[in-house]
Amino acid sequence: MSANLLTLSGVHTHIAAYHILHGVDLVVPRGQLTMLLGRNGAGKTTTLRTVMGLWQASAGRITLGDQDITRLSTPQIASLGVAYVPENMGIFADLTVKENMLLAARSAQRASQIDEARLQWIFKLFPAVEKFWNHPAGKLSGGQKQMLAVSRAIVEPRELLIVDEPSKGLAPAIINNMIEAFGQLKASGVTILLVEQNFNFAKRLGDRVAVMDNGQIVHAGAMKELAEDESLQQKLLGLAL
Ligand SMILES: Nc1ncnc2c1ncn2[C@@H]1O[C@H](COP(=O)(O)OP(=O)(O)OP(=O)(O)O)[C@@H](O)[C@H]1O
Repeated sequence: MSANLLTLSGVHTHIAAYHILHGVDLVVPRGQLTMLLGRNGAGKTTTLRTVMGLWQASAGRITLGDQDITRLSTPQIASLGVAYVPENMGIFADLTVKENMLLAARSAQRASQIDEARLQWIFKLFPAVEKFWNHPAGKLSGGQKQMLAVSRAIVEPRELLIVDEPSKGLAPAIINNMIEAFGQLKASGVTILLVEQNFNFAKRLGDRVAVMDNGQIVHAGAMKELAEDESLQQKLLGLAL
């Protein structure tokens, strides 16, 4: 079994006439949390969408474990145990929290068919999901919506969880809850890939980090190394010291 759950090798993606990814090389080690950082427009979301088969790679190779997934469809990739939470979270605002969870649990017709132990585990991770179970999802706060979105992604067992900007627009107290929940998810054995803009959030949670610029990975290594090197942060992320 390879140590890396997800590997991108020389991945190029074109969107219509635009060449967006220019040979992305990225590894996501099994059981770890990898942060994908980079300025706006660097290609982070395009990378996630290409992994999920929502954009087709025009060159290069993407593997999940030992399986080549480069040409698979999004449902096929999802069925291999990959969950993706897009930046807009993909929640149905007019449906209740419960209905949103049911739609995500493909095998369940009724709430009682969602695995009970798993549901209780999700309620512990994200108490708001239980508290607002019968409320319309559109009425939740931004942080609660993000928690619902991640809960939907993990309603069935997953090997790889991919989340685009989970901390976006969240208050510091909610960010702390998120950090706690992702830490517990990782402890349960899920491999996680997060896109982030918030370096303070990223450095508290990431084991590994990859930084993108202009459609390529320009740095990859241990998060600790980047967190302790302010001049490298300045160089890669343009962070104010
Ligand atoms: N549908 C599209 N059509 C044309 N260009 C696109 C499309 N989607 C993205 N792009 C372009 O691709 C580049 C990378 O975008 P992407 O969303 O992957 O960046 P990002 O690193 O996720 O940034 P952000 O944090 O702003 O979302 C940008 O220049 C963007 O304008």
